[in-house]
Amino acid sequence: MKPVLSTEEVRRLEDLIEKEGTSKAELMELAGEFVASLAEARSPKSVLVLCGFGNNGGDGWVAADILSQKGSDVHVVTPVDPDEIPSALARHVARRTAGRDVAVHVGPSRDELVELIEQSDLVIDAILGTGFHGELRPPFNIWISALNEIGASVISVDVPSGLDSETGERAEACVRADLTATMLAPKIGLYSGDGPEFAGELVCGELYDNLDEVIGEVDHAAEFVDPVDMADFIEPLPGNIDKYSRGSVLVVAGSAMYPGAAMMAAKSAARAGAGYVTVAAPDSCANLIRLALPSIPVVAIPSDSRGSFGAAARSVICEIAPKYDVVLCGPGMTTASGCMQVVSGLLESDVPLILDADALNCLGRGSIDGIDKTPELLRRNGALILTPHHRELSRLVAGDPVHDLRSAIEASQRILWACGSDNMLVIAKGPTTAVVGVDKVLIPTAGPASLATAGSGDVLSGIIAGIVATAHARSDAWPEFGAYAVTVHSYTGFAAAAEMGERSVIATDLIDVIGQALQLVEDEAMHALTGLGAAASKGE
Ligand SMILES: NC(=O)C1=CN([C@@H]2O[C@H](COP(=O)(O)OP(=O)(O)OC[C@H]3O[C@@H](n4cnc5c(N)ncnc54)[C@H](OP(=O)(O)O)[C@@H]3O)[C@@H](O)[C@H]2O)[C@@H](O)CC1
Ligand SMILES: Nc1ncnc2c1ncn2[C@@H]1O[C@H](COP(=O)(O)OP(=O)(O)O)[C@@H](O)[C@H]1O
Ligand SMILES: [K+]
Repeated sequence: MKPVLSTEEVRRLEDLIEKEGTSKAELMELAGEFVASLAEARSPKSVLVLCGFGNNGGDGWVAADILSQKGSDVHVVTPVDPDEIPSALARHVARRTAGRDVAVHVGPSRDELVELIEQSDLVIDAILGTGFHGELRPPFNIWISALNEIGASVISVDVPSGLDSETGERAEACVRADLTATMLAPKIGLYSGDGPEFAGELVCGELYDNLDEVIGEVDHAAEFVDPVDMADFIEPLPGNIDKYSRGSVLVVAGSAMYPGAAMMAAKSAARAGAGYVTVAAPDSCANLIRLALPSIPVVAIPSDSRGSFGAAARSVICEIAPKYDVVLCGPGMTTASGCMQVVSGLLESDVPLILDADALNCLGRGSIDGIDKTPELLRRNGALILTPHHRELSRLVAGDPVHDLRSAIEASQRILWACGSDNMLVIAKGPTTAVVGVDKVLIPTAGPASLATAGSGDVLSGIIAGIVATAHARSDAWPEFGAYAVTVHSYTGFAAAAEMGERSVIATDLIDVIGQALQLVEDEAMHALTGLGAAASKGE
């Protein structure tokens, strides 16, 4: 797993590295070298480097120097003369570079800049890095809009300029990079908000030899989880199991209005590996589900007048629930009063429980000031996984806004820390999904935007249920299994997009390729482990 850091954590890391004997000036040289090596790999004849006032600009000046020494035609654009650059480190490397074979353009007009961009094969964006804050000021807003308009090929240094490295929010103008060369460790903003879209391909320059040791001494905002990190959690199907010992799931879901959600969640759980999946659904839709899923038994529960779980549901469901390894409750259930009672009944039981969709809305309705203010509702002996998307998560914390990865992690942590239970997990879904535990945050590989389709969340909750049910002996590793499930879901998105076309994927397509996705993740994990590299997958 690779650490993902907040801006503050990066500063602490730099200070630690300095104490260990590598100065910030040396780090800047290494950062510039790293950027230059990435630029060189693209064999540009002419390179334009846009430098700002700070150390991000300093990295750019170093890269410019190296590239010109290696024979590229290098132009640097700077807002002020090298002697007037406020950052001492950046001023030093700017003066050095300007004295060499590099063309320096101080404060060009927009037209002059456009001409320079058009004449270059590659632009290095070293305007703003982790020090960017507030409103984007001239001339950088003009530079960035010119760069984006022309659609130049761009490598951004550390973060795309105009992107907040902490929140992933972008300024009115923000560089749209082809590749972002981030230093020491990726910044959390590269995964949040507009980060993934504007950063392009992300590569990390470790710069410092003993990074692995030193980075352990600072907190990590999150850890990025690759398929290779899943290797320990992927096991062959043993020959001596039966359908029950393989892992059993009870899916408590559906209503007259939304029978499909129950079907998709149950089928996904079975496809993800559970040996025995049962659906408990209101009798208003039980027969429909039986017809659609001949391999899955359906327990019909008395409905209310609208076809949702009725008053008798709680006792029937709580009686059968303990027979299963995992209960998944919520998809398509509605928030009728019978459903609210089912949710509270299941929470009172000890069975490992996943609450999704309407079960989360029931929770939200049951706590007036937010679930973090009424943590007793969630405290239980059995393990608990909540799988809210941003709007559901916002409802759980009394309407506080949740709009990106960072705010989703914060809201999840508020709930978890209020409950204080280490057997609880929030899988906060969004364009980038975070698996948040009391003491760790995992960021699995994100899927394509094709996953943004109705019912995709039902498929994910089914996959989670199927995967954790088969892993019942390893409940201490639920965060990792949660991350594995999210990765498999992401890969269903890649596989389905490759088959159906990016825009045409619907949720049932994802279910059909769960087996393929499991295999892709396994192949990638094993290839990386055995050093063969992972090229397969993702429809590439
Ligand atoms: N992490 C590491 O280990 C390493 C980090 N390194 C590099 O250092 C970078 C961080 O450098 P940094 O702290 O100097 O900040 P940076 O991003 O250059 O910006 C500060 C300048 O921008 C200005 N400015 C700010 N907001 C603005 C706005 N809205 N509109 C206009 N201007 C604005 C701000 O002016 P101020 O507002 O403060 O007056 C100040 O002059 C980091 O991203 C990485 O590339 C490597 O060298 C070595 C290893
Ligand atoms: N732009 C996107 N890129 C990648 N994944 C996405 C994107 N938008 C949504 N997703 C994923 O799709 C799923 C949608 O879940 P959810 O909102 O619960 O859907 P539904 O309620 O319709 O089933 C989540 O797993 C989420 O992470
Ligand atoms: K930058």
